[in-house]
Amino acid sequence: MTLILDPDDPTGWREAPGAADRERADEPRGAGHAASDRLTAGLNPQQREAVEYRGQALLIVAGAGSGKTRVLTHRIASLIDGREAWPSQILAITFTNKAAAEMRERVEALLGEAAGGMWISTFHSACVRILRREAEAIGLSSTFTIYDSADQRTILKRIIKELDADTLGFTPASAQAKISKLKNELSDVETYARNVNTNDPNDVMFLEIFRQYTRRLRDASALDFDDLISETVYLFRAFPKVAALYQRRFRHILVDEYQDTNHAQYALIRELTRPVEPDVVAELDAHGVLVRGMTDATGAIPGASLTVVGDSDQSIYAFRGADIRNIVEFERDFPGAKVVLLEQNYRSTQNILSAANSVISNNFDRKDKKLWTADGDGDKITGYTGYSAHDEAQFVADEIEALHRAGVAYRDIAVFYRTNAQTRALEEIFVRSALPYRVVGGTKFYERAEIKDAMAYLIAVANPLDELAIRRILNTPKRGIGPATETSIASFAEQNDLSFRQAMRAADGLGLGPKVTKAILDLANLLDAAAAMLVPSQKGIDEGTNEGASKVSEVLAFLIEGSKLVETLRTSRDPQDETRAENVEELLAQTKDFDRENPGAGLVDFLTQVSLVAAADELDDASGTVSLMTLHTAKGLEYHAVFLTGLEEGLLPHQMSASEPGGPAEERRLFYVGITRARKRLYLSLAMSRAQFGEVSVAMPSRYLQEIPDELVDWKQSPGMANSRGGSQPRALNARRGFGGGAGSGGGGAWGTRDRDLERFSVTKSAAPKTEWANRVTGTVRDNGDLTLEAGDRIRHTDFGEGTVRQVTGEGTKRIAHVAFDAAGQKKLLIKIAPIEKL
Ligand SMILES: Nc1ncnc2c1ncn2[C@@H]1O[C@H](COP(=O)(O)OP(=O)(O)OP(=O)(O)O)[C@@H](O)[C@H]1O
Ligand SMILES: [Mg+2]
Repeated sequence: MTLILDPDDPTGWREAPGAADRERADEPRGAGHAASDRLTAGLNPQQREAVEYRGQALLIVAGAGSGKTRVLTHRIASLIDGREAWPSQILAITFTNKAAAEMRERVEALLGEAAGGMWISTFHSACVRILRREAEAIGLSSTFTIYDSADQRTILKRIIKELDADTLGFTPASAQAKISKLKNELSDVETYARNVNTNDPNDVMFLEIFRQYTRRLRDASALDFDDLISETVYLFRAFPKVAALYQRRFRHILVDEYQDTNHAQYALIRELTRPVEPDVVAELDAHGVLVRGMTDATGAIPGASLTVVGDSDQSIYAFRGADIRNIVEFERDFPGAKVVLLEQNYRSTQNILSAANSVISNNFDRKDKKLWTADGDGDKITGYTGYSAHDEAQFVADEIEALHRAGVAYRDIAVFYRTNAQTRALEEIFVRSALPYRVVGGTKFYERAEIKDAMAYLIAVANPLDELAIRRILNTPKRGIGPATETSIASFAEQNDLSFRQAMRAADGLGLGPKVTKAILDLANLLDAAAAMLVPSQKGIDEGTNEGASKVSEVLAFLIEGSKLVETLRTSRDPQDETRAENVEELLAQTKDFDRENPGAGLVDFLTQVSLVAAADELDDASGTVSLMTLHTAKGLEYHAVFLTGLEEGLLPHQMSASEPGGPAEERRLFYVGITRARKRLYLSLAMSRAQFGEVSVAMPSRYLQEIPDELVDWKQSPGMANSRGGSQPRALNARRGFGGGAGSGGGGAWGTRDRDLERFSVTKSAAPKTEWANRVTGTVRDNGDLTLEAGDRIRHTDFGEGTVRQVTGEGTKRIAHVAFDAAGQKKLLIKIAPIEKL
């Protein structure tokens, strides 16, 4: 085993530390100075207690906006400021890289100096760092590739095809989900094989898929996202001496958003907080690792102190294996743990908090806690019912403009939704209104095909074993290497126990045509030449630096040139290819930035950084734009004004979760997370009809809306929705008809159906229909009754003006008029509720 120690850990050097380092390392630490007043000023007593507590385990449970993240930040600063810990002895885990960067900034601001060597990162980043250093121990190349979800599916697709597993109903997505779930539970192929039901063909097939998948990743020296965590846990369990280096190093471990950790992450924390046993301490000592002054009376190095903060009401990642029990059972797992409760909220107005409280109180199985603020009620919440997604989006855009005119910066406004598909209407309207906005997440830059192509060139250079990367670019751009050739290279590799890349070099002997053979060899040569550019000079090798090696941008430029990647796109006839060429050039520009910002870093560092970019990392506070994002991405963030859109049954709760056990409760927590992001203004909106999967359908308001007390919300409707037949229909009738669909079905119409659903699926305590509430939202909803329309009829629409009906399709409440408007062009309208009248 090699002991590679941390260059940024002043106590960790094995060989000849600089004199200054040695001096610093010998200074006593852990003297237990009280945190300086400066760091606790402005904290409430419970927050201060949490910052100053110095025991082994500390759990901070508190509702949204009560200062949990703030306490973590102050705690880190106070440990360093009080000279109780070196920055390098801190490991803080956040949920996104953005949160990590923010926390580092705040700690350094509190300390008034840079605190190098501190590890503040996500679980995944921390594990990549550890694994790149220790890869050898588990037989992995330190240049291993990280496979994203799309890569996983590509591999699974191949495996499923080869095994004919689709006949048993396996899809890449289903296999991926199952593998991910197992890995999050730290169950590997062998464990699964031991428990498999050999009489069940499905189980047997899945085992084979899992086995092949594992083997292929291994052969390619690749890890998927879940592996990053589980492999680190295996590493620590199998190599106690490697684990000891990190257990010794990290004296204080702090975890934010603990409620969303899964079992593997929990196990990792357990490993990191174990004490180092005396025999291992002795071995470290023998290797020159500084242990003096760190051991207790028994000769062991005590386990690190652990602080976790979380809010079980904000647990929204059960679908990714997050285990709420981790927080509930913390006290059992860490006996003697101190628990601090924070109650006061510093983020939102009381009206917003009251709405959040009353929504979340409908979940069973939770500790009741009420958020409160000393800052007053604030404005009422604004509710809006639009007749279509576009109408809803227009409302959002208008309100944003109004806020902006009143002095609220665009960057302090966010629009949330449940699914990415909902951005379309919002974007259309925002573009039309010239509103500066930014979609966080969505189709990410690095997920574009052309970017993945360019990245595959880089990956193939960094990791010659990565078959997925090389096969992706084998014929991209087109060089006449078809699928049959690809297959013969693959089987040649298989038969001769070669990697795909080695097999390419033997192309001469495969009996292929001369042109194809040359194309294959040219590609192999191009990649080899690029790899040669990465070798440092002799001086660099001697000193263990990258000196003399080409920069990432130089290597990429060389590959783009040699492969004609951009050239081919530029000369293509597909108009989209011009944009694709620009995107690849944008990537090149990014590598230049990377080179400039990270002197001495290499290709693998760049690839790691790209792999770890999480959705929320694209947020840029200084950008002066409105942020659009999913509710999941919104976690931990706060904005002056927040718009929660698409609050309809089927979207929230999402139809996929409505029938899952615990689904509606988790969706409610998601709603709660959304509400509690708002500081001053909260807007709740929905659309009466929404086009989804190419079909327009009538929507029902989200069941969660009626859990908010009426007096907190001012409901407005679209002007186009007031019934044009001037209130001739009594409100009660409209209410009973609800949002369509249920009318005439007896037993209370739509609301009746809804409530039965509630009983069946959710853990809602009281599902009694709130007719009054229903009246408020649906009372003035336009209802055209059974307005008869047929082709040739002339109509007038509130927004689109006059037009001619071309066709009527659909039945009953779902009848759709296809109308050619004189000025506005072709539109499809849901006859029941569209703001139209027959002329
Ligand atoms: N004692 C305090 N005095 C003034 N402001 C505070 C105090 N504590 C927290 N805040 C502010 O309240 C807001 C919410 O704090 P923070 O983000 O730490 O809460 P949180 O509990 O982590 O929330 P979430 O559950 O959403 O992650 C922040 O703007 C923070 O600066
Ligand atoms: Mg927080």
